[in-house]
Amino acid sequence: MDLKLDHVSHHYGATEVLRDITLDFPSGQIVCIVGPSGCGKSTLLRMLGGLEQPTAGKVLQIGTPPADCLNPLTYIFQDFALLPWRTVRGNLALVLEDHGLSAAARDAIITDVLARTKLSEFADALPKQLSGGMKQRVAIARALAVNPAVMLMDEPLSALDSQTRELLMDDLIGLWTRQPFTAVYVTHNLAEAVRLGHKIVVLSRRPGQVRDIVTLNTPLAERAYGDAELEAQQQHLWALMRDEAAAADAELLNV
Ligand SMILES: Nc1ncnc2c1ncn2[C@@H]1O[C@H](COP(=O)(O)OP(=O)(O)OP(=O)(O)O)[C@@H](O)[C@H]1O
Repeated sequence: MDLKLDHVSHHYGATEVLRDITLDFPSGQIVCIVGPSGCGKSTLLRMLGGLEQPTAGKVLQIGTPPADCLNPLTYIFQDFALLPWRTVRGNLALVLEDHGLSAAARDAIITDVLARTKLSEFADALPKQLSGGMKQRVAIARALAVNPAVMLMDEPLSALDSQTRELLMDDLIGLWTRQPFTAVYVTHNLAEAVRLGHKIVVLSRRPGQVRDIVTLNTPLAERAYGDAELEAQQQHLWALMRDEAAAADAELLNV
């Protein structure tokens, strides 16, 4: 299933947040959204997830979700959003309830996603026993468990230290390479965008408009840490964003 924004604009009261955004989110690709603080990235993600309706324009779902998809649009948040009193397995089981699956089918899904996210040994751990990186792997496993058509990822690595971020980027690349998934990935971090994005959408400061779309053709599995070409892409993105980011920062300070 593809997602599309068709001339989407949005206001909160008198504040114009997004202006005339037309974007395609093709199946099997990771599309990163970058842009200065407050330019409407999270708002755009909420629109894609159907949590908010745009003031103008349309959000389109084109095609059908995979046959065994339990939840077409699934979020992954910065703060993991795990239930602290449930084990890893219990957190995964939660999203499989109320879908009419047999216990054996639920167990099979949980076993599969635990293995894919290298969490099999931690099935009985509670969130408080896990590092931040592990918690986010549980959140990724929970999203994968429902076999979503599209994962909506809102700064999923930004609460983690830089080494853990690198490890999780490697994990995401491994997961995608073994079984491509579709994701919209909002981030402030240009290094993440060039490692993970097939396409990187650069938004202007608020009201967010599409400033540029950068397509990266290097396969994800070949994008190594410190790669010179990625570094150049990152600098190109920063050149596009620098002035807008500075202006957005100054604006926030004056609020
Ligand atoms: N529910 C809301 N009601 C009113 N204003 C809102 C609401 N949600 C967001 N805003 C405002 O809309 C603008 C865009 O917010 P949004 O969180 O989408 O931006 P962002 O690009 O994700 O920001 P950041 O990079 O800081 O996370 C901001 O000025 C924010 O204060």
